[in-house]
Amino acid sequence: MSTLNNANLQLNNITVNSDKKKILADFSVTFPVGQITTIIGASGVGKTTLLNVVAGLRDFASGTMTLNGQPFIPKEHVMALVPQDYGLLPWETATQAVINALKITKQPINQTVITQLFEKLSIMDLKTKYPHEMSGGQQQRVSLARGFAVAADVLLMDEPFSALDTNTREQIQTLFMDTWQMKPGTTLFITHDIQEAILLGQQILVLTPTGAEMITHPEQEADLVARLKAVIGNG
Ligand SMILES: Nc1ncnc2c1ncn2[C@@H]1O[C@H](COP(=O)(O)OP(=O)(O)OP(=O)(O)O)[C@@H](O)[C@H]1O
Repeated sequence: MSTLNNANLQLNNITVNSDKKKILADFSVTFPVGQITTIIGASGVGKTTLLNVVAGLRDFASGTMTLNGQPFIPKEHVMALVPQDYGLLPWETATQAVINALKITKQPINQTVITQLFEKLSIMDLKTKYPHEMSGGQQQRVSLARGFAVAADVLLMDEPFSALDTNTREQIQTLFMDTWQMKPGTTLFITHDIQEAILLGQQILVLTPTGAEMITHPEQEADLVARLKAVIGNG
């Protein structure tokens, strides 16, 4: 993916329908390439659907996606997805999950780098374990190892730290920033945690049932926490 100044990934008038309703209606947003956008909004407002559209996992009824004005075709980019349900395959051990993700995305397989990542995520003891042998928090850390191992152009994270305790969460936020800085992919990061959205996002996309707002300089905005609390509470 290009890292030109002002490069952007745009969703233009996207509509996603389910059987019963419109999930996204005529939805447009611009994401800066090579930056982290955190996404916040009430439960059910369409955050995961938006991520799945960008991942190419969700069809849309109308609209377009463009990268610097050209059609954006998800499968042509190196993508990493850390889904809400962790997305581990029952037949893959933790090590196999990471190695297969690297193979699929045609990335180099460096055992030393993988081991360092497992150490930093405190999952060395899970290397040969299958998902059914892990707790939710352990599965989430394996999913993060898989996401971080791939030097992605587009990194999509759906409440990626939700199953972690506070201390572990803070450590892994730091690991995330360190990893991301080595390869600053275009990152969409859904969270319900307002402090996390402000801490990690270069901008914050606030989704509401009636639309969306991009907060481009979160650090400069007074009363932002109160405003975001109201959005999540009222959704
Ligand atoms: N495949 C589907 N079929 C029918 N309805 C769906 C489908 N996927 C999502 N929805 C509905 O679309 C709406 C948006 O769902 P989505 O998962 O995108 O919301 P969200 O903002 O990520 O929610 P949460 O914060 O609870 O994860 C919800 O009302 C959900 O029930």
